[in-house]
Amino acid sequence: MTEQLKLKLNDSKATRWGALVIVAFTMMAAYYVNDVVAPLKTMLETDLAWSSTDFGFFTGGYSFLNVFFLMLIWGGLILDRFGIRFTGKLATILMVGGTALEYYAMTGLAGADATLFGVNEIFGYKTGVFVAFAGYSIFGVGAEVAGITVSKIIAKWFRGKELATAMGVQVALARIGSQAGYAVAIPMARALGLPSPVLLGLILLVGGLIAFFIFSVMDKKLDKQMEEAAIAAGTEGEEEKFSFKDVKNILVNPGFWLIALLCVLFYSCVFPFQKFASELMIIKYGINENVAGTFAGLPALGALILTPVFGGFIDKRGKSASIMILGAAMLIGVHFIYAIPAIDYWLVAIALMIILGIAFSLVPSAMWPAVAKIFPVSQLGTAYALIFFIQNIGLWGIPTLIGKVLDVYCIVGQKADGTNMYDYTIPMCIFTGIACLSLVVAFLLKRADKKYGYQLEEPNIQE
Ligand SMILES: C[C@H](NC(=O)[C@@H](N)CCCCN)C(=O)O
Repeated sequence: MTEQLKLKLNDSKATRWGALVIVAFTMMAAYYVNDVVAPLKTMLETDLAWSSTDFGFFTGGYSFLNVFFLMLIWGGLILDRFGIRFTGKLATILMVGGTALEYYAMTGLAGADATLFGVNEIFGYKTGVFVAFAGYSIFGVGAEVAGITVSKIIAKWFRGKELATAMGVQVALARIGSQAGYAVAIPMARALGLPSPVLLGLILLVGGLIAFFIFSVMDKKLDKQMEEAAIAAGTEGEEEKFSFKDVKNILVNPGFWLIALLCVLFYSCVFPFQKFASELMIIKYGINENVAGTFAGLPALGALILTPVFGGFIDKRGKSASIMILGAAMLIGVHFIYAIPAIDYWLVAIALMIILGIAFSLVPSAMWPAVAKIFPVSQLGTAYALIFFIQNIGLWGIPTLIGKVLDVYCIVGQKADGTNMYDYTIPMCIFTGIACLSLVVAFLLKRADKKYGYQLEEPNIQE
Protein backbone atom coordinates (compact mmCIF):
# COMPACT_ATOMS: atom_id res chain seq x y z
CA MET A 1 0.00 0.00 0.00
CA THR A 2 1.40 3.40 -0.88
CA GLU A 3 1.72 6.25 1.64
CA GLN A 4 -1.04 8.13 -0.19
CA LEU A 5 -3.54 5.30 0.24
CA LYS A 6 -3.00 5.25 4.01
CA LEU A 7 -3.98 8.92 4.41
CA LYS A 8 -7.19 9.39 6.37
CA LEU A 9 -9.84 12.07 5.74
CA ASN A 10 -8.72 14.16 8.72
CA ASP A 11 -5.08 14.10 7.56
CA SER A 12 -6.07 16.65 4.95
CA LYS A 13 -6.05 20.12 6.53
CA ALA A 14 -8.77 21.39 4.19
CA THR A 15 -11.07 18.43 4.90
CA ARG A 16 -10.77 18.51 8.71
CA TRP A 17 -11.28 22.29 8.81
CA GLY A 18 -14.15 21.86 6.36
CA ALA A 19 -15.71 19.33 8.74
CA LEU A 20 -15.25 21.79 11.60
CA VAL A 21 -16.96 24.60 9.68
CA ILE A 22 -19.92 22.28 8.91
CA VAL A 23 -20.55 21.34 12.57
CA ALA A 24 -19.70 24.89 13.74
CA PHE A 25 -22.58 26.10 11.55
CA THR A 26 -24.99 23.91 13.52
CA MET A 27 -23.62 25.38 16.78
CA MET A 28 -23.82 28.91 15.40
CA ALA A 29 -27.53 28.36 14.71
CA ALA A 30 -27.90 26.93 18.24
CA TYR A 31 -26.28 29.99 19.85
CA TYR A 32 -28.43 32.31 17.71
CA VAL A 33 -31.64 30.62 18.91
CA ASN A 34 -30.34 30.53 22.47
CA ASP A 35 -29.96 34.30 22.63
CA VAL A 36 -32.44 35.74 20.14
CA VAL A 37 -35.42 36.02 22.53
CA ALA A 38 -33.45 37.89 25.23
CA PRO A 39 -33.63 41.39 23.67
CA LEU A 40 -37.39 40.94 23.15
CA LYS A 41 -38.16 41.05 26.90
CA THR A 42 -40.01 44.38 26.76
CA MET A 43 -41.91 43.43 23.56
CA LEU A 44 -42.95 40.16 25.19
CA GLU A 45 -44.46 42.27 28.00
CA THR A 46 -46.35 44.60 25.64
CA ASP A 47 -47.37 42.13 22.92
CA LEU A 48 -47.83 38.85 24.81
CA ALA A 49 -48.48 40.15 28.36
CA TRP A 50 -45.44 38.35 29.82
CA SER A 51 -44.19 39.52 33.24
CA SER A 52 -40.52 39.58 34.31
CA THR A 53 -41.20 36.39 36.28
CA ASP A 54 -42.52 34.77 33.06
CA PHE A 55 -39.41 35.92 31.20
CA GLY A 56 -37.06 34.60 33.94
CA PHE A 57 -38.99 31.30 34.01
CA PHE A 58 -38.73 30.98 30.22
CA THR A 59 -35.00 31.89 30.20
CA GLY A 60 -34.21 29.36 32.95
CA GLY A 61 -36.08 26.79 30.83
CA TYR A 62 -32.91 26.31 28.74
CA SER A 63 -31.37 24.40 31.63
CA PHE A 64 -34.47 22.98 33.35
CA LEU A 65 -34.44 19.48 31.79
CA ASN A 66 -30.64 19.36 31.84
CA VAL A 67 -30.61 19.98 35.59
CA PHE A 68 -33.74 18.30 36.96
CA PHE A 69 -33.95 15.37 34.53
CA LEU A 70 -30.15 14.97 34.27
CA MET A 71 -30.44 15.26 30.48
CA LEU A 72 -26.81 16.30 30.06
CA ILE A 73 -25.68 13.17 31.90
CA TRP A 74 -27.97 10.95 29.78
CA GLY A 75 -26.74 12.84 26.73
CA GLY A 76 -23.14 12.04 27.70
CA LEU A 77 -24.04 8.37 28.09
CA ILE A 78 -25.85 8.27 24.74
CA LEU A 79 -22.87 10.02 23.15
CA ASP A 80 -20.44 7.43 24.46
CA ARG A 81 -22.75 4.50 23.71
CA PHE A 82 -24.15 5.45 20.28
CA GLY A 83 -21.47 7.78 18.95
CA ILE A 84 -21.24 11.29 17.59
CA ARG A 85 -23.30 10.85 14.40
CA PHE A 86 -26.39 9.49 16.12
CA THR A 87 -26.14 11.86 19.11
CA GLY A 88 -25.43 14.92 16.96
CA LYS A 89 -28.45 14.25 14.75
CA LEU A 90 -30.66 13.51 17.76
CA ALA A 91 -29.50 16.71 19.50
CA THR A 92 -30.15 18.82 16.40
CA ILE A 93 -33.61 17.28 15.92
CA LEU A 94 -34.37 18.19 19.56
CA MET A 95 -33.23 21.76 18.87
CA VAL A 96 -35.46 21.98 15.77
CA GLY A 97 -38.47 20.46 17.60
CA GLY A 98 -37.99 22.65 20.68
CA THR A 99 -37.68 25.83 18.62
CA ALA A 100 -40.76 24.90 16.56
CA LEU A 101 -42.70 24.54 19.83
CA GLU A 102 -41.36 27.88 21.07
CA TYR A 103 -42.44 29.50 17.78
CA TYR A 104 -45.91 27.96 18.09
CA ALA A 105 -46.21 29.34 21.66
CA MET A 106 -45.38 32.83 20.42
CA THR A 107 -47.84 32.67 17.52
CA GLY A 108 -50.68 30.18 18.13
CA LEU A 109 -50.71 30.69 21.89
CA ALA A 110 -49.92 34.41 22.01
CA GLY A 111 -51.61 36.53 24.68
CA ALA A 112 -52.89 36.03 28.21
CA ASP A 113 -56.14 34.27 27.20
CA ALA A 114 -54.71 31.66 24.82
CA THR A 115 -55.84 28.13 25.63
CA LEU A 116 -54.47 24.69 24.85
CA PHE A 117 -56.83 21.71 25.33
CA GLY A 118 -59.18 24.15 27.06
CA VAL A 119 -56.69 25.37 29.69
CA ASN A 120 -55.22 28.84 29.83
CA GLU A 121 -52.84 28.24 32.76
CA ILE A 122 -50.31 25.46 33.41
CA PHE A 123 -48.56 25.28 36.81
CA GLY A 124 -49.64 28.88 37.45
CA TYR A 125 -48.13 30.17 34.18
CA LYS A 126 -50.02 31.41 31.11
CA THR A 127 -50.32 28.54 28.61
CA GLY A 128 -48.27 30.44 26.00
CA VAL A 129 -45.46 31.07 28.52
CA PHE A 130 -45.44 27.44 29.65
CA VAL A 131 -45.36 26.03 26.10
CA ALA A 132 -42.56 28.48 25.16
CA PHE A 133 -40.71 27.31 28.29
CA ALA A 134 -41.26 23.65 27.31
CA GLY A 135 -39.96 24.34 23.78
CA TYR A 136 -36.91 26.22 25.08
CA SER A 137 -36.24 23.37 27.58
CA ILE A 138 -36.22 20.80 24.77
CA PHE A 139 -34.05 23.11 22.71
CA GLY A 140 -31.69 23.46 25.74
CA VAL A 141 -31.21 19.69 25.97
CA GLY A 142 -30.37 19.56 22.26
CA ALA A 143 -28.03 22.57 22.45
CA GLU A 144 -26.04 21.29 25.44
CA VAL A 145 -25.78 17.72 24.10
CA ALA A 146 -24.76 19.15 20.71
CA GLY A 147 -22.09 21.17 22.59
CA ILE A 148 -20.47 18.10 24.17
CA THR A 149 -20.87 16.17 20.89
CA VAL A 150 -19.05 18.86 18.96
CA SER A 151 -16.21 18.86 21.57
CA LYS A 152 -15.88 15.12 21.01
CA ILE A 153 -15.99 15.57 17.22
CA ILE A 154 -13.16 18.11 17.41
CA ALA A 155 -11.16 15.79 19.70
CA LYS A 156 -11.61 12.97 17.15
CA TRP A 157 -10.88 14.93 13.99
CA PHE A 158 -8.07 17.10 15.42
CA ARG A 159 -6.30 14.70 17.78
CA GLY A 160 -2.57 15.22 17.40
CA LYS A 161 -3.31 18.27 15.21
CA GLU A 162 -4.55 21.83 15.91
CA LEU A 163 -6.88 20.68 18.73
CA ALA A 164 -6.89 23.81 20.96
CA THR A 165 -7.08 26.20 18.01
CA ALA A 166 -9.99 24.23 16.55
CA MET A 167 -11.87 24.37 19.88
CA GLY A 168 -11.22 28.14 20.09
CA VAL A 169 -12.37 28.70 16.51
CA GLN A 170 -15.57 26.68 17.10
CA VAL A 171 -16.45 28.74 20.21
CA ALA A 172 -15.59 31.96 18.34
CA LEU A 173 -17.88 30.98 15.43
CA ALA A 174 -20.67 30.15 17.89
CA ARG A 175 -20.33 33.68 19.31
CA ILE A 176 -21.20 35.05 15.85
CA GLY A 177 -24.54 33.26 16.25
CA SER A 178 -25.05 34.88 19.68
CA GLN A 179 -24.15 38.35 18.48
CA ALA A 180 -26.40 37.98 15.41
CA GLY A 181 -29.26 36.96 17.70
CA TYR A 182 -28.77 40.00 19.95
CA ALA A 183 -28.35 42.38 17.01
CA VAL A 184 -31.26 41.34 14.77
CA ALA A 185 -33.91 40.51 17.39
CA ILE A 186 -35.53 43.90 18.01
CA PRO A 187 -35.26 45.44 14.51
CA MET A 188 -36.53 42.22 12.93
CA ALA A 189 -39.36 41.80 15.45
CA ARG A 190 -40.42 45.42 14.86
CA ALA A 191 -40.34 45.03 11.09
CA LEU A 192 -41.77 41.52 10.65
CA GLY A 193 -43.53 40.71 13.92
CA LEU A 194 -42.43 39.50 17.35
CA PRO A 195 -41.92 35.78 16.53
CA SER A 196 -40.03 36.37 13.25
CA PRO A 197 -36.50 36.20 14.81
CA VAL A 198 -37.44 32.79 16.29
CA LEU A 199 -38.69 31.63 12.87
CA LEU A 200 -35.35 32.63 11.37
CA GLY A 201 -33.65 30.54 14.09
CA LEU A 202 -35.84 27.58 13.18
CA ILE A 203 -34.82 27.88 9.52
CA LEU A 204 -31.13 28.14 10.52
CA LEU A 205 -31.45 25.03 12.69
CA VAL A 206 -33.00 23.07 9.81
CA GLY A 207 -29.91 24.15 7.85
CA GLY A 208 -27.81 22.95 10.83
CA LEU A 209 -29.55 19.57 10.69
CA ILE A 210 -28.77 19.23 6.98
CA ALA A 211 -25.16 20.27 7.79
CA PHE A 212 -24.97 17.51 10.40
CA PHE A 213 -26.18 14.91 7.90
CA ILE A 214 -23.43 16.02 5.50
CA PHE A 215 -20.85 15.81 8.30
CA SER A 216 -22.12 12.31 9.18
CA VAL A 217 -21.26 11.07 5.68
CA MET A 218 -17.70 12.37 6.13
CA ASP A 219 -17.42 10.96 9.64
CA LYS A 220 -18.62 7.51 8.55
CA LYS A 221 -15.88 7.48 5.93
CA LEU A 222 -13.31 8.54 8.54
CA ASP A 223 -14.46 5.75 10.89
CA LYS A 224 -13.94 3.20 8.12
CA GLN A 225 -10.45 4.52 7.48
CA MET A 226 -9.65 4.54 11.21
CA GLU A 227 -10.86 0.95 11.55
CA GLU A 228 -8.65 -0.10 8.66
CA ALA A 229 -5.71 1.76 10.19
CA ALA A 230 -6.39 0.17 13.61
CA ILE A 231 -6.58 -3.32 12.09
CA ALA A 232 -3.29 -2.66 10.28
CA ALA A 233 -1.72 -1.50 13.58
CA GLY A 234 -3.35 -4.29 15.63
CA THR A 235 -5.06 -1.80 17.97
CA GLU A 236 -8.72 -2.39 17.04
CA GLY A 237 -11.24 -2.38 19.90
CA GLU A 238 -9.16 -0.01 22.06
CA GLU A 239 -11.75 2.79 22.01
CA GLU A 240 -12.39 4.97 25.05
CA LYS A 241 -15.75 3.97 26.53
CA PHE A 242 -17.74 5.62 29.26
CA SER A 243 -17.07 4.03 32.64
CA PHE A 244 -18.53 4.78 36.06
CA LYS A 245 -15.00 4.50 37.48
CA ASP A 246 -14.14 7.59 35.41
CA VAL A 247 -17.02 9.50 37.03
CA LYS A 248 -15.70 8.56 40.48
CA ASN A 249 -12.15 9.58 39.56
CA ILE A 250 -13.38 12.93 38.28
CA LEU A 251 -15.58 13.61 41.30
CA VAL A 252 -12.77 13.00 43.80
CA ASN A 253 -10.45 15.42 42.01
CA PRO A 254 -10.47 18.84 43.79
CA GLY A 255 -9.56 20.47 40.46
CA PHE A 256 -12.89 19.30 39.02
CA TRP A 257 -14.91 20.95 41.79
CA LEU A 258 -12.97 24.20 41.59
CA ILE A 259 -13.30 24.44 37.79
CA ALA A 260 -16.99 23.44 37.96
CA LEU A 261 -17.64 26.05 40.68
CA LEU A 262 -15.75 28.74 38.83
CA CYS A 263 -17.64 27.79 35.66
CA VAL A 264 -21.11 28.00 37.25
CA LEU A 265 -20.32 31.26 39.07
CA PHE A 266 -18.57 32.98 36.17
CA TYR A 267 -21.05 31.95 33.47
CA SER A 268 -23.99 32.84 35.79
CA CYS A 269 -22.71 36.40 35.70
CA VAL A 270 -22.43 36.48 31.90
CA PHE A 271 -25.14 34.52 30.03
CA PRO A 272 -28.07 35.27 32.42
CA PHE A 273 -26.90 38.89 32.77
CA GLN A 274 -26.90 39.30 28.98
CA LYS A 275 -30.52 38.08 28.85
CA PHE A 276 -31.58 41.10 30.94
CA ALA A 277 -28.93 43.50 29.62
CA SER A 278 -30.97 44.87 26.68
CA GLU A 279 -33.64 46.11 29.10
CA LEU A 280 -30.99 47.51 31.45
CA MET A 281 -29.47 49.44 28.52
CA ILE A 282 -32.87 50.88 27.55
CA ILE A 283 -34.24 51.71 31.00
CA LYS A 284 -31.17 52.82 32.93
CA TYR A 285 -28.92 54.22 30.19
CA GLY A 286 -31.58 55.51 27.78
CA ILE A 287 -30.11 53.56 24.84
CA ASN A 288 -32.33 53.28 21.76
CA GLU A 289 -34.10 49.92 21.75
CA ASN A 290 -33.06 49.16 18.15
CA VAL A 291 -29.39 49.01 19.17
CA ALA A 292 -29.75 47.89 22.82
CA GLY A 293 -29.56 44.23 21.77
CA THR A 294 -26.41 44.89 19.76
CA PHE A 295 -24.76 46.36 22.87
CA ALA A 296 -26.00 43.49 25.06
CA GLY A 297 -24.36 41.13 22.57
CA LEU A 298 -21.02 43.01 22.59
CA PRO A 299 -19.34 40.49 24.94
CA ALA A 300 -20.00 37.78 22.36
CA LEU A 301 -18.51 39.93 19.60
CA GLY A 302 -15.44 40.75 21.74
CA ALA A 303 -15.04 37.10 22.63
CA LEU A 304 -15.20 36.19 18.94
CA ILE A 305 -12.03 38.20 18.30
CA LEU A 306 -10.25 37.84 21.65
CA THR A 307 -10.80 34.16 22.60
CA PRO A 308 -8.40 32.87 19.92
CA VAL A 309 -5.91 35.69 20.80
CA PHE A 310 -5.88 34.84 24.52
CA GLY A 311 -5.89 31.12 23.64
CA GLY A 312 -2.71 31.69 21.63
CA PHE A 313 -1.14 33.60 24.55
CA ILE A 314 -2.00 30.78 26.98
CA ASP A 315 -0.62 28.17 24.56
CA LYS A 316 2.72 30.02 24.46
CA ARG A 317 3.02 31.64 27.91
CA GLY A 318 0.65 29.72 30.22
CA LYS A 319 -0.68 31.64 33.27
CA SER A 320 -4.17 30.07 32.99
CA ALA A 321 -4.93 30.27 36.74
CA SER A 322 -3.81 33.92 36.95
CA ILE A 323 -5.84 34.77 33.84
CA MET A 324 -8.97 33.27 35.42
CA ILE A 325 -8.34 35.46 38.51
CA LEU A 326 -8.00 38.55 36.31
CA GLY A 327 -11.23 37.71 34.40
CA ALA A 328 -13.20 37.20 37.62
CA ALA A 329 -11.85 40.47 39.08
CA MET A 330 -12.90 42.37 35.93
CA LEU A 331 -16.37 40.86 36.23
CA ILE A 332 -16.75 42.28 39.76
CA GLY A 333 -15.77 45.76 38.54
CA VAL A 334 -18.27 45.63 35.65
CA HIS A 335 -21.27 44.46 37.68
CA PHE A 336 -20.45 46.76 40.60
CA ILE A 337 -20.42 49.85 38.36
CA TYR A 338 -23.66 48.73 36.66
CA ALA A 339 -25.16 48.52 40.18
CA ILE A 340 -24.37 52.14 41.09
CA PRO A 341 -27.61 54.15 40.50
CA ALA A 342 -25.79 57.47 39.98
CA ILE A 343 -23.72 56.20 37.03
CA ASP A 344 -26.19 56.21 34.16
CA TYR A 345 -24.25 57.67 31.23
CA TRP A 346 -24.73 55.52 28.11
CA LEU A 347 -21.03 55.50 27.15
CA VAL A 348 -20.20 53.94 30.53
CA ALA A 349 -22.70 51.16 29.82
CA ILE A 350 -21.01 50.40 26.50
CA ALA A 351 -17.48 50.61 27.95
CA LEU A 352 -18.52 48.15 30.68
CA MET A 353 -19.92 45.77 28.04
CA ILE A 354 -16.57 45.88 26.24
CA ILE A 355 -14.71 45.13 29.51
CA LEU A 356 -17.16 42.28 30.13
CA GLY A 357 -16.30 41.03 26.63
CA ILE A 358 -12.60 40.97 27.57
CA ALA A 359 -13.33 39.07 30.81
CA PHE A 360 -15.60 36.73 28.82
CA SER A 361 -12.66 35.97 26.53
CA LEU A 362 -10.04 35.61 29.27
CA VAL A 363 -11.83 33.05 31.45
CA PRO A 364 -13.18 30.60 28.81
CA SER A 365 -9.91 30.61 26.86
CA ALA A 366 -8.10 29.63 30.08
CA MET A 367 -10.81 27.42 31.60
CA TRP A 368 -11.66 24.91 28.86
CA PRO A 369 -8.04 23.97 28.01
CA ALA A 370 -7.38 23.80 31.80
CA VAL A 371 -9.90 20.93 31.99
CA ALA A 372 -7.79 19.11 29.41
CA LYS A 373 -4.72 19.61 31.65
CA ILE A 374 -6.38 18.28 34.79
CA PHE A 375 -7.97 15.17 33.23
CA PRO A 376 -6.62 12.48 30.91
CA VAL A 377 -8.17 12.34 27.42
CA SER A 378 -10.19 9.23 28.34
CA GLN A 379 -12.08 11.23 31.03
CA LEU A 380 -12.49 14.47 29.08
CA GLY A 381 -15.97 13.88 27.59
CA THR A 382 -17.37 12.89 30.98
CA ALA A 383 -15.59 15.79 32.71
CA TYR A 384 -17.01 18.35 30.23
CA ALA A 385 -20.53 16.84 30.55
CA LEU A 386 -20.36 17.04 34.37
CA ILE A 387 -19.04 20.62 34.30
CA PHE A 388 -21.76 21.66 31.81
CA PHE A 389 -24.31 19.97 34.11
CA ILE A 390 -23.20 22.02 37.13
CA GLN A 391 -23.01 25.17 34.98
CA ASN A 392 -26.63 24.58 33.91
CA ILE A 393 -27.78 24.80 37.54
CA GLY A 394 -26.70 28.47 37.43
CA LEU A 395 -28.10 29.03 33.94
CA TRP A 396 -31.47 27.83 35.25
CA GLY A 397 -31.44 29.34 38.76
CA ILE A 398 -30.07 32.82 38.16
CA PRO A 399 -32.49 34.07 35.47
CA THR A 400 -35.39 32.54 37.40
CA LEU A 401 -34.24 34.42 40.52
CA ILE A 402 -33.59 37.72 38.72
CA GLY A 403 -37.01 37.63 36.99
CA LYS A 404 -38.73 37.13 40.34
CA VAL A 405 -36.64 39.81 42.07
CA LEU A 406 -37.49 42.30 39.30
CA ASP A 407 -41.23 41.72 39.70
CA VAL A 408 -41.24 41.72 43.50
CA TYR A 409 -38.69 44.42 44.44
CA CYS A 410 -37.73 46.47 41.42
CA ILE A 411 -40.83 47.95 39.75
CA VAL A 412 -40.52 51.72 40.02
CA GLY A 413 -43.24 52.88 37.64
CA GLN A 414 -44.89 52.34 34.29
CA LYS A 415 -44.02 53.54 30.81
CA ALA A 416 -46.56 55.20 28.48
CA ASP A 417 -47.11 51.83 26.72
CA GLY A 418 -48.09 50.24 30.05
CA THR A 419 -44.91 48.17 30.52
CA ASN A 420 -43.05 48.26 33.82
CA MET A 421 -40.02 50.41 34.62
CA TYR A 422 -37.46 48.51 36.67
CA ASP A 423 -34.64 49.64 38.93
CA TYR A 424 -31.84 47.16 38.21
CA THR A 425 -29.78 47.98 41.37
CA ILE A 426 -30.71 44.80 43.28
CA PRO A 427 -30.20 42.41 40.32
CA MET A 428 -26.81 44.02 39.64
CA CYS A 429 -25.84 43.65 43.33
CA ILE A 430 -26.74 39.94 43.03
CA PHE A 431 -24.49 39.61 39.96
CA THR A 432 -21.70 41.49 41.80
CA GLY A 433 -21.98 39.09 44.77
CA ILE A 434 -21.73 36.04 42.48
CA ALA A 435 -18.74 37.58 40.70
CA CYS A 436 -17.01 38.05 44.11
CA LEU A 437 -17.53 34.34 44.83
CA SER A 438 -16.03 33.48 41.43
CA LEU A 439 -12.90 35.48 42.34
CA VAL A 440 -12.53 33.55 45.62
CA VAL A 441 -12.82 30.24 43.70
CA ALA A 442 -10.29 31.44 41.10
CA PHE A 443 -7.77 32.10 43.92
CA LEU A 444 -8.49 28.66 45.42
CA LEU A 445 -7.89 27.11 41.99
CA LYS A 446 -4.49 28.81 41.75
CA ARG A 447 -3.61 27.48 45.21
CA ALA A 448 -4.80 23.97 44.25
CA ASP A 449 -2.72 24.19 41.07
CA LYS A 450 0.42 24.71 43.20
CA LYS A 451 -0.59 21.96 45.64
CA TYR A 452 -1.62 19.27 43.11
CA GLY A 453 0.65 20.24 40.22
CA TYR A 454 -2.00 20.67 37.49
CA GLN A 455 0.51 22.89 35.64
CA LEU A 456 -2.14 25.49 34.85
CA GLU A 457 0.48 28.24 34.89
CA GLU A 458 2.69 26.37 32.38
CA PRO A 459 2.46 27.01 28.61
CA ASN A 460 0.71 24.37 26.49
CA ILE A 461 3.39 24.51 23.83
CA GLN A 462 6.79 23.44 25.25
CA GLU A 463 9.73 25.04 23.44
C1 LIG B 1 -18.07 26.49 25.40
C2 LIG B 1 -19.02 27.23 26.29
N1 LIG B 1 -20.31 26.60 26.25
C3 LIG B 1 -21.08 26.51 27.35
O1 LIG B 1 -20.70 26.93 28.40
C4 LIG B 1 -22.43 25.87 27.21
N2 LIG B 1 -22.61 24.88 28.25
C5 LIG B 1 -23.53 26.91 27.39
C6 LIG B 1 -23.72 27.69 26.16
C7 LIG B 1 -24.79 28.74 26.33
C8 LIG B 1 -24.72 29.69 25.15
N3 LIG B 1 -25.44 30.92 25.39
C9 LIG B 1 -19.09 28.69 25.88
O2 LIG B 1 -19.99 29.05 25.14
O3 LIG B 1 -18.21 29.45 26.33
